[in-house]
Amino acid sequence: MYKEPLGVKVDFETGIIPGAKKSVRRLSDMKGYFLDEKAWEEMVKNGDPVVYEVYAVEQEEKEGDLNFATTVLYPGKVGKEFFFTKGHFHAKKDRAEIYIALKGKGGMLLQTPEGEARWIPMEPGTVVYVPPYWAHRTVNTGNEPFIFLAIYPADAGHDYGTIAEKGFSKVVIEEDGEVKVVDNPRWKS
Ligand SMILES: O=P(O)(O)OC[C@H]1O[C@H](O)[C@H](O)[C@@H](O)[C@@H]1O
Ligand SMILES: [Fe+2]
Repeated sequence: MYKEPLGVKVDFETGIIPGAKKSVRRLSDMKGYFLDEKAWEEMVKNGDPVVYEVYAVEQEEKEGDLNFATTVLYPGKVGKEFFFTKGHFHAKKDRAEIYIALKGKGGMLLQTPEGEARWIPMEPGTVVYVPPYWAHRTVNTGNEPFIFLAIYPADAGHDYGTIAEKGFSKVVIEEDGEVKVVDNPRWKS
């Protein structure tokens, strides 16, 4: 009747959670996500790098319960665009989430269903509150792995469809040696 409490030690240097379920996203798993399709294709041919890894401790999809996961988002760019996670709305759209940055440098793009976007820079110690209804994607703007912990309702689920199709209304690029958050030229609302 009662579930067993759990304490695990998250390695803040590597993001590894012992006993967690690991998933790996390579660049080839992200077809259509980056603006520069030629650069994407070249990089997939030349080694298909790992973009990010997720270590998740997940419960049954029941209201009231919580999941947590670390993400190790590697440094890199496709063309001018920094490596990012796919990004998603929650399948149950009104579920919120908390992110805690542990290592490296990056940020989060958030977006409403109408396409209004926000950019929140993240460094170790930054806590980000993702409100209900906002899609969210993290971006590594540094040159070491960007590692963070996320805590989310067990019944939130992932809805990738809209973002996979349309992306975010903003993109995060490097231009003249600077990190810039600019309008996505391919965005159509
Ligand atoms: O699911 P993605 O958009 O690829 O992001 C990668 C992961 O980031 C965080 O760890 C979230 O808590 C996970 O729920 C998510 O799966
Ligand atoms: Fe989420």
